[in-house]
Amino acid sequence: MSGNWTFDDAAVYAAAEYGTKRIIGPIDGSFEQGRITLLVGANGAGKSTLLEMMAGLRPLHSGSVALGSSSLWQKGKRRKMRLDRNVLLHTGISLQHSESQWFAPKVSDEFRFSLKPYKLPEAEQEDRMRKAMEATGLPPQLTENDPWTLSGGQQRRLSLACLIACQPQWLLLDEPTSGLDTAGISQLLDVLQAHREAGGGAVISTHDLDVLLPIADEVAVMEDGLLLQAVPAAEWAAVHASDYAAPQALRVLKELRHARFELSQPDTALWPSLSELAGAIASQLAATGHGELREPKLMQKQQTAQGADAGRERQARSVDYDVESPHQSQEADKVNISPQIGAGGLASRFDPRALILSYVLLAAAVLMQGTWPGIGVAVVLTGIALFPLRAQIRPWIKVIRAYSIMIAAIAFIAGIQLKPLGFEWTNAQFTLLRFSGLLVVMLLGLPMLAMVTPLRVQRAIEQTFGWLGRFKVPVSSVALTVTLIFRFIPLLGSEWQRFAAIAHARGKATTQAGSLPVSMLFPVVIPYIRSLLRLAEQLADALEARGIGNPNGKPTRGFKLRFAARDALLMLAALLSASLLFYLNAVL
Ligand SMILES: Nc1ncnc2c1ncn2[C@@H]1O[C@H](COP(=O)(O)OP(=O)(O)OP(=O)(O)O)[C@@H](O)[C@H]1O
Repeated sequence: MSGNWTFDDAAVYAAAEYGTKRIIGPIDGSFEQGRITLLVGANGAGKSTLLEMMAGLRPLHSGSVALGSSSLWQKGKRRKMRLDRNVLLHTGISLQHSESQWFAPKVSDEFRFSLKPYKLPEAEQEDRMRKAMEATGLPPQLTENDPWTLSGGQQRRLSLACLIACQPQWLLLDEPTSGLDTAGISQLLDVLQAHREAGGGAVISTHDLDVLLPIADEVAVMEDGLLLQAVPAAEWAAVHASDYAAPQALRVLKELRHARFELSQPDTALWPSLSELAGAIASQLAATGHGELREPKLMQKQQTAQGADAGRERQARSVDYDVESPHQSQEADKVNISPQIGAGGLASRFDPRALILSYVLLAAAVLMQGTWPGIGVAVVLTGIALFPLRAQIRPWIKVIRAYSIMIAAIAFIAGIQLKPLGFEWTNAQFTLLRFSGLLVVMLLGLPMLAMVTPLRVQRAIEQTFGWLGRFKVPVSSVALTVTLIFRFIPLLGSEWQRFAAIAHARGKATTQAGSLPVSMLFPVVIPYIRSLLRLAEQLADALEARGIGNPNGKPTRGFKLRFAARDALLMLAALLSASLLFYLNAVL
């Protein structure tokens, strides 16, 4: 398979507090095979998301993406969208934090993990591993090492090595120079040039133009989630030579020319490397004597030159990058925005003590229900309470579905009678009732994860029980533990998603990015747990550094919780609901 990437109105959306929001798109255009395209733009412009979309890690909200004549997303069985395996096999992505992605106990196994989807003979795998390690400057003796024990830069190199061992037609690299030393950078450039010479293409998101612009063919700018038309690198450099983001050598060269410092054009390109520039300056000074470049003159010229440049650039930009403003597409975005209340907003509105007490009261009342009408009323009350928070429930739909199936299976097993063989509905019903109550309690608790922030819980504990400190009760330590647990719960999900995305990309899974095939679960679990342990350690260090958990230190406190009228109303509503449930339990 070979060909260009083409985008037709492609857009990626993500869940947001108020429904969904546009992350990138609509994107039209193409990336050409055999060329290196740099993706530049401000932080948050959408570069990483675009690369992830091309690798199938972000489902398309609308439009289409194709490599050559193959669409990235195809309709599979039961009309479910699946990724085209062939496209994935010809595409290799290195995510922004491509280090810390390891699944295997040894470096060599990491290569095997990446090469598995290609089903190559063992000898071919060995050969590719050796060549990739050589190309990225990794010593062969590292093959038996644990990847986690490599230095940050070595892990970066390993990530690139695993990628090029697969010999994909396209390389999608997110900030590939970060963390690399000078030797690593020059090896990266060699790898990219060899890849292009072999007919491959690359799209590289970067802020490091000093290093990458000299080898680029094109530059494509991302702005507010939109992809502006790619322009030849030379053209981009001519327009942006004075930008703060332009390579230093280019900026210096331009300033010197404005200062009328005659400098012969270095042979290589429009943008010399810093060493080429230094060489050219040195030879010019040697030829003309040292009196040509006088600082006051240079300063004066610079200022006038900058004014003129700014005008020229504005003009050039308006010609080159005349695209639809992101604001124009806001009308379309509104269609997806439903009036749901964001838990983020509510979190700062309610006192965590009111939330927790209300939850405990309702949970107790729900768990007491021993009849179906009682559970039914609990479901209705829960539905009313959760309706404004449905955006927070949506990411959990799959878990809820899986739990419901599990309940049905357990109830069925509970109903099976062996002697004589039959089915006892009363037993099944009792189990179903108990587990349904638990499901309702779980549903009630889900938005709490977002509504009760760890810092507010910690403040609640300290404010409510701080007086116990006088009796040597370790309130701060308890607060630290609870804060850690609360901070950790959302991390469990986000860290899992990160590992699942990496496994998905490296394993060339064709399912939607959120759902990892069962065969890939095992390799992900161990590194996931290891990563969580590391995160827990970092979190504890960070909290302790702020004085939390130290009974003698003064923790940093930014706010004080106040019990307001709305908290009282919340508790009143919970009390009335719980009373109704208690009453039903008594009379039914
Ligand atoms: N799953 C998500 N949910 C909500 N917002 C998201 C999600 N993914 C990305 N975003 C937002 O989309 C925007 C684009 O993010 P992206 O990482 O693609 O930017 P970037 O151009 O790569 O930035 P940088 O140069 O800092 O790496 C950011 O504002 C980010 O917060």
